[in-house]
Amino acid sequence: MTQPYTPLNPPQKALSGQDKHSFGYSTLSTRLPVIVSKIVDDVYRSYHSLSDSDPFKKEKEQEAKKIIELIGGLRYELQRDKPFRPLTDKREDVEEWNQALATYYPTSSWYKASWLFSECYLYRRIKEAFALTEHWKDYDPFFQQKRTVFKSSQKAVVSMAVQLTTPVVPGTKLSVLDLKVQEGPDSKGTRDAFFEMVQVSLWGNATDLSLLDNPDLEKVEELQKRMLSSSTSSNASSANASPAASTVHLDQLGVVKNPEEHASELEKHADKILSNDSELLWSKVKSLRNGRVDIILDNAGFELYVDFVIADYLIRAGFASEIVFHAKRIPWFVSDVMPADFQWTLDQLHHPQPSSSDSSSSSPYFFNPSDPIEQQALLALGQKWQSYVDKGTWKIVSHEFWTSCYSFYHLPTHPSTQDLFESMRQSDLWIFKGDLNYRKLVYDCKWPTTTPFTEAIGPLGQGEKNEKAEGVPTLVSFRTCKADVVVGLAEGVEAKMDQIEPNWMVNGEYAVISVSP
Ligand SMILES: O=P(O)(O)OC[C@H]1O[C@](O)(CO)[C@@H](O)[C@@H]1O
Repeated sequence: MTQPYTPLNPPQKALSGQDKHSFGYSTLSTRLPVIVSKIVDDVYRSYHSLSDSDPFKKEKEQEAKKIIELIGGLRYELQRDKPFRPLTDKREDVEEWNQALATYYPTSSWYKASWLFSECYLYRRIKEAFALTEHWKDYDPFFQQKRTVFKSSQKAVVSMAVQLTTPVVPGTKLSVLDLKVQEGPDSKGTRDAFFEMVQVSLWGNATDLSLLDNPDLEKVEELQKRMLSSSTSSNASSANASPAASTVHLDQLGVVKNPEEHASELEKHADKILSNDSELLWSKVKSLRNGRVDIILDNAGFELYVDFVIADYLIRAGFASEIVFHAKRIPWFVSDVMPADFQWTLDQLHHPQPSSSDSSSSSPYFFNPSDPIEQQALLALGQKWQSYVDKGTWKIVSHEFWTSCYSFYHLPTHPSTQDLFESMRQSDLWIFKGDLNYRKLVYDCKWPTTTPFTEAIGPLGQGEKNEKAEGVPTLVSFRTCKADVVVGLAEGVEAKMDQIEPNWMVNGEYAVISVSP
């Protein structure tokens, strides 16, 4: 079956910077130049901190200046809507990218092409500047930002670590989560924990760097309060733990205050989920036993941490025995996960820091909770999750397709995705995280908001006008809305939201949980 749609022939009108009222226009004209400027600043700081003892200091400085010149030139191109040009590095995806440019956009430019193409092309051009060097080719200009936001997430990270590992029943190793799932996949505890995990996974996407251009750490903490409430509210009411035991233990940690209050915190945000297919998702998940679940990742840092949390839940509940995490091969959309970020995040939980790092902290660890129980919870969680990786229960993979210009409509049929698609067909459930993945699922088009999700995802779903490609399993998108495209809404929701909050589609305050069975 050939794919009838192409970037020049999308299923609906493609979002584009040509529309001055679009989020694509403001992203291209305002937000991306800021992101580009921050990369220049980061490279400048990096090369100015090179040690004099570095034998390659001179070469690194020369190369850094070339990177800054190339990246600075991007800002100029964006601001003047200069024509696209072919990529000049030697990465394995360069032919594919230049083929797409020549086929779809031979005479186009940043504001004339689709927003999706232009924004993906921008990040690929950023990679080109580093790929053309010897000493900076694997450098991640976003790593410091990823690190900062993760560091500032300590409160929520520790709180969840305690729920997942701290024994709450004297004489046992059972944590609150263990207790909830110990009655088996069909139990109320397992079901309750599932719905909490879905909220945690969804709102973890809200603390995203690319929207928080200057990571406002108060905002990060405020956003994470949602997860804090969801994970603690379930604990206090956990079916099997003696409330006294769990509350006493967790209370000692100052984690569980008043479950009702935390629950209301969660309810406060439930109405921000504009389309919620959680029940439909549960009807699929609850039938899985020792299945395979693929998580197409989004952001590093705290969002990746909560991806680990839901992955751990799926294993402990017996729904999955294999989780395949899909990362990006190049720095992407500021904070997307690369394989190095995956391992780094695990390491921060339980590996002592190299002496050179954060000297301000007395603790040898990345996180430095005062309470030894909390420190122990982080160590135990890091060791547990590392053992999943060592045993092959958790696998981290990457493919060039995820950093291509293509919508996911092309996953089943594109020549260079056959290896990826053949592997993913073995999966029982695909979990897509975040806004960019959502945009690529729906071809980043201006669909009517009432279009069924299963229709808007083309060959990945079964709709009245579209046929699901052979081998595509159930899929779900956990997405906070950060782009002016959304589908699957009931009649009237768009009009109501336009009344309440004009920026509701793009401000990251609202979300959808969309399932294709
Ligand atoms: O990290 P996420 O959730 O994919 O968000 C990335 C999104 O942020 C933006 O850059 C603007 O907010 C979008 O263009 C992009 O889809």
